[in-house]
Amino acid sequence: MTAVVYTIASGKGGTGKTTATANIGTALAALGKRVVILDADIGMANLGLVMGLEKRPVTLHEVLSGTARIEDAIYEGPAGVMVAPCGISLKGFQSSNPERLKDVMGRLVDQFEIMLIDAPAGISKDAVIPMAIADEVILVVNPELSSMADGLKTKILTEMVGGRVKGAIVNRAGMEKVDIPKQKVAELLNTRIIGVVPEDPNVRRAAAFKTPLVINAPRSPAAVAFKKIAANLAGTEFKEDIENNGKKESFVEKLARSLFGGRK
Ligand SMILES: Nc1ncnc2c1ncn2[C@@H]1O[C@H](COP(=O)(O)OP(=O)(O)OP(=O)(O)O)[C@@H](O)[C@H]1O
Repeated sequence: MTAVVYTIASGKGGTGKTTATANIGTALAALGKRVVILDADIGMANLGLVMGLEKRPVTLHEVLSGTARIEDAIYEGPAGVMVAPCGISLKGFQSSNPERLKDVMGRLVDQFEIMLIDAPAGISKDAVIPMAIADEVILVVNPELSSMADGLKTKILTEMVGGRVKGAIVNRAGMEKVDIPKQKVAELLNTRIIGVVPEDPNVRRAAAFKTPLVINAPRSPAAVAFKKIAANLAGTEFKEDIENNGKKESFVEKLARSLFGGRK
């Protein structure tokens, strides 16, 4: 077994990289894949938080600063997804050497089928290394012009360092009438669109519950979009009815979900 390594990247911050990584990773694990997620956003880490794995004693910071082994920094998350979260201290960030990420990857590739790396935003060294070492980079963009410019810069940078862009996820779609349509995004970035994830208030609710959306509100529009992307990456067909045990959501269930999110 050799893991396929995907780095989830974006130009500017806040496009939804962490949300996408957490949900696609969890959905892939729910499909039976052996998945590991590395939170390589070593300066502004919050993947552990959205997956309910914050405040772990050993994190990627210790591994990248050479004081711990990666095996001791991996924890089991929802649906059996394995996660190496990152600490949030400035000291941890300062003592981390992002060049060690390649060794970390090397130690894990034989144990997993899929590795997802949540990369930092921007074009600093710690952002570029994950783009260079991945098999493929997945861009997360929002359907607006400034995000296109940042996404394009990230794509060019990836190619400059010898990486390969698989395509883009358009996240937070449908929020504005002036949204750039999917086909135009593909044209502007000259890449294929892996999936379109709508703006969905359930995303923030799930984050507040420290649970990935695909677990917290599995039938919400954004969760369905993330599950479709995961099925696509896993090379399987997305079958919503089977996932929902063949049951269609009733009006009352739909109403309860929109009022209370995935709360039980
Ligand atoms: N599809 C969506 N619908 C609604 N809100 C969303 C969606 N995707 C992400 N968000 C919200 O947008 C914010 C930024 O998302 P996220 O933290 O995933 O971005 P990021 O690209 O990882 O940011 P950073 O680069 O700062 O780490 C969060 O508050 C998240 O809940």
